[in-house]
Amino acid sequence: MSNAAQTSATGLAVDNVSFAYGEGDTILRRVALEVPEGQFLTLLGPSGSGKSTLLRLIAGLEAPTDGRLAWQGATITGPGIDRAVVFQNYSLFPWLKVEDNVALAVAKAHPKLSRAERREKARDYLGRVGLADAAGKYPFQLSGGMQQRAAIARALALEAPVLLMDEPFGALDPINRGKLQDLLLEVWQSTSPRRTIVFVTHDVDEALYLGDRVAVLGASPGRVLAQIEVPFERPRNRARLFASPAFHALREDIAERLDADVLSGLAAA
Ligand SMILES: Nc1ncnc2c1ncn2[C@@H]1O[C@H](COP(=O)(O)OP(=O)(O)OP(=O)(O)O)[C@@H](O)[C@H]1O
Repeated sequence: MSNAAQTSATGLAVDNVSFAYGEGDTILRRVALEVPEGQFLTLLGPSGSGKSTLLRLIAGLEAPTDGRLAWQGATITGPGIDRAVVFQNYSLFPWLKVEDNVALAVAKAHPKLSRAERREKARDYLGRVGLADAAGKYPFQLSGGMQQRAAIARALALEAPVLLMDEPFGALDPINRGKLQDLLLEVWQSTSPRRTIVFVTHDVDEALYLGDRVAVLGASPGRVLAQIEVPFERPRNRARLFASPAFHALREDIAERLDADVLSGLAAA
């Protein structure tokens, strides 16, 4: 059977993907993942396990050395309007006001709207992330947390069915990080149909709190060590969840898998 025939026609498929930058070492080896439409997948792994690289492949910013990636059965051959990306470093245009940053994304999703209509929609999105009052400001006038809210508003405004997030909250303090995690869950849960999300993190708690499923990557080369269904009901209550024995058991299970991978890497070195 060919690779193409093995990938499911709906959702996101990463079909035995291997990857090296140029002539360099293998970064990812035979990574196979399927993300059904509407699922929230977290990609968890140590630094250097290739999480960002895998996200870049899904975004179409890199091409696999081997294997195939597909969305809704169609091979991913480059960036597309069906996939929006949020990076850690906020990625807003510094010379544009926050509102115009978002309006630009609105224009991509709705090219026929008038300027006034784009602005209105942009304000709607900013309102959803609690930034209605910051619409007229420039990115440099906002805190890191506010800039990341704006980046999320911009990604949402693209109305792409797939949202790819590369450690989007990694630079934030724990309180803002928690707030934005909740905001993301709220927006995702209230959008119909739900977006398909792939969220990169190296934080086990974040992976478990957010995800329907956690794909655990090991390093050297990056590969999938385990895929773990997260059984906790939604909406999730952070305090209750973090205090529950089931959460701790799952957390420990993942930490052990990651430790074992690091130890086997050291033994092999
Ligand atoms: N543009 C590039 N050219 C060559 N090698 C690269 C490039 N980008 C990343 N790498 C290498 O690929 C490997 C995986 O990097 P990647 O950023 O995907 O890992 P990661 O799991 O996201 O790490 P982190 O959690 O530290 O961000 C690393 O060894 C890195 O040095």
